[in-house]
Amino acid sequence: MTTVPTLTLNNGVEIPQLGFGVFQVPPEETKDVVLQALDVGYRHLDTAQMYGNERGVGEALAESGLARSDVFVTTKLNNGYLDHESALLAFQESLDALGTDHVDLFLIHWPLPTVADYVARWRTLEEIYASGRARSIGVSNFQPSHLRRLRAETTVVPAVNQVEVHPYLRNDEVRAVGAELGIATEAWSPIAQGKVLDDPTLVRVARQLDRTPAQVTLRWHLQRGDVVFPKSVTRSRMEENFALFDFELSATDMADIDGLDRGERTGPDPDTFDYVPSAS
Ligand SMILES: NC(=O)C1=CN([C@@H]2O[C@H](COP(=O)(O)OP(=O)(O)OC[C@H]3O[C@@H](n4cnc5c(N)ncnc54)[C@H](OP(=O)(O)O)[C@@H]3O)[C@@H](O)[C@H]2O)C=CC1
Ligand SMILES: O=C(O)C(=O)[C@@H](O)[C@H](O)C(=O)CO
Repeated sequence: MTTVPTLTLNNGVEIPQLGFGVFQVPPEETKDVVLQALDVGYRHLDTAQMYGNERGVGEALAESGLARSDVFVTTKLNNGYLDHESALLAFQESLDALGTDHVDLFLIHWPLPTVADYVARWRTLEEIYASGRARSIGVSNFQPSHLRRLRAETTVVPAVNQVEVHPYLRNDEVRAVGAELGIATEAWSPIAQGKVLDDPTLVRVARQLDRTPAQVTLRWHLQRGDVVFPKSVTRSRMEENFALFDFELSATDMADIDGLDRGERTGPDPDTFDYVPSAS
């Protein structure tokens, strides 16, 4: 059985460095997909209220027979819940959907700097953390200025910042500020939703190592020290993306992949993203 390394977050909580993401997994398929991921060996699941599939994640956890403490579960505060009371309510909705009395990590999904004050939402997460219902709290899509403002104005340092990172978007400035402040970086869309997989450099390195471009890309993330959770509904890809711990990239391979950065986002820009669900 593969042992996935863990990183120690700034509050001492251990997080498996490789997990499984469920963005765009249809709700009705989520239980089955997550059961397969758990069967492959993943013990870290990344979901969000925004994905609409927390219930399926919870059903898979219950049906898997695994102890709750064996699986690291992250979910995120949906964008519509901007004030204290509604954020507390949304968190409880997430716990209920997941069928658990706590999560391992709870994140502010987007800073929404043009919509509302993320510092106020962070104070609600601090309260949830103090209640013990989230073993750790963090942020997602926070830019360097957002991280610095939280550090200056609030008490708990976020355990993680989950941001878009892949070979076409190294996002090194936000990673560096995270490292300076003791905030681990989680890399979302780690293979850029498949867009990097035909890249000639990744194809060449993969051929040299007798691996796939996806494996080489995910290994690059791990060697940079970030947490990753690739998504796939395809069993063979779940297995491929989990087989990362019996090879290494050389310093030259790492530098060649670093060189692919072109500042290209696949997702929204956190400074301007202002999507708030209308139901809130
Ligand atoms: N905080 C945030 O704002 C965000 C967080 N996330 C998190 O990050 C996770 C991962 O990011 P995501 O956007 O899903 O994208 P990924 O970079 O993980 O790519 C997923 C896509 O790549 C395909 N794929 C997966 N593995 C392989 C492989 N080995 N070979 C070829 N194709 C492959 C999948 O297809 P198929 O499923 O058909 O096999 C799917 O289309 C999300 O699930 C979510 O948990 C993502 C976006 C934003
Ligand atoms: O996957 C996520 O976590 C997201 O936040 C995305 O859904 C993001 O909101 C997006 O892709 C919007 O187009």
